[in-house]
Amino acid sequence: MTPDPNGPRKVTVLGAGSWGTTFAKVLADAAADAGAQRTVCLWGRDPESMQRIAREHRNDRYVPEIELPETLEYSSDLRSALAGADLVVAAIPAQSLRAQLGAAASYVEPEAVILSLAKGLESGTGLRMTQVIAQVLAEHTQRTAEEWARRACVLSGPNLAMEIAREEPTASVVAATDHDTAAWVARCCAAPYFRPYTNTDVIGTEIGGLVKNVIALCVGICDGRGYGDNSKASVMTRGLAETTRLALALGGDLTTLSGLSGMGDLVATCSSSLSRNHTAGRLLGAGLSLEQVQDAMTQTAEGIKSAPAVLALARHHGVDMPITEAVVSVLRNDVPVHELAPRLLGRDLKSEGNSA
Ligand SMILES: NC(=O)C1=CN([C@@H]2O[C@H](COP(=O)(O)OP(=O)(O)OC[C@H]3O[C@@H](n4cnc5c(N)ncnc54)[C@H](O)[C@@H]3O)[C@@H](O)[C@H]2O)C=CC1
Ligand SMILES: O=C(CO)COP(=O)(O)O
Repeated sequence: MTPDPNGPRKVTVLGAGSWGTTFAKVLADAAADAGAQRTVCLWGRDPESMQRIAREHRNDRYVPEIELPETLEYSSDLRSALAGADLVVAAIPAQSLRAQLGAAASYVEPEAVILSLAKGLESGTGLRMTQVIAQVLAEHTQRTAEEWARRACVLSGPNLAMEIAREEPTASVVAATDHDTAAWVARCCAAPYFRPYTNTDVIGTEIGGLVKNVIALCVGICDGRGYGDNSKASVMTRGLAETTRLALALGGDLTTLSGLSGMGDLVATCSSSLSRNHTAGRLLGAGLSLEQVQDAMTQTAEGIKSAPAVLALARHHGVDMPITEAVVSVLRNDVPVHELAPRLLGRDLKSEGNSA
């Protein structure tokens, strides 16, 4: 695989929600900063919204206060958006990625590298997003799933979209099985306010990003119940421990989980009122039903759908995840939210894994 050493000629971002729109701005700012001749195209499924964003250089629904770079191009047509794109960025929520990428797959260039921004696990299959990407593209193109897996990368880290859109300094991680591919992608999204590091641990990077959403739901529930900082720090720390156990069981590296895409993302998401997962948890903790919470949310809280899939994956691999299990019990309405506390940290003290 030999990506153009000057970086991609065209990058297309699929999904014009808060992260897709913000990341398109990062890419355009990065290209301007590097003086690179590069087209950055933001694709969204709704033609009217995309025309409005193109006219106003603003995505009013998702990042309202931000003026988008003049150089960004916009499209709601998959064929033209993907034509010539040597980097395709998937910024579509986890449970919709398979269907949407399936619709796009025949227009994806055979030499393209695919970068996943989503932090979720697919319900039903328990697949990570890079696995879904490889599987779907192999179904629709001449390349095998193994070949696409080498071209599928993930970007993850403490990356609350609104803060990045405001150009607040932020670091992130691009992971690909091939280091040169990760570095190629990282170079093209390095903006003055956005610093991507590289990693070859795709599994650990994805697991860190998606499980922290479940832990953030739990920390949000603690907030909604009015618990203080001891409770939240305990859940975050033990949450990182169970995330790490799962990542290691799947083949991830310990160091990834103590880095930006593990602890870094967990701290940002669990501490921030900007986090949709934290917000959804807080509403649950305050006594709203799951249906009421879902009605109140205008953006994606991935942890709600991913939590049962994470638990199933953990059980399949014999990994103990008591916090995830407790969150799933609340989401399924098996346990009322006021009975959550004893379940969070209440494992058998004689059991293995009782060291801090
Ligand atoms: N917003 C953030 O701060 C961050 C989000 N992420 C992850 O990025 C992913 C996307 O999240 P957001 O952009 O924040 O979500 P969002 O809720 O702001 O927007 C989702 C976007 O995807 C579109 N969409 C939904 N289903 C679709 C489909 N089938 N086809 C095409 N478009 C579809 C929606 O119309 C919307 O534009 C999630 O997995 C999230 O966990 C990761 C890091 C930061
Ligand atoms: O992933 C994120 C920050 O890194 C965004 O978290 P939320 O999806 O909970 O808003």
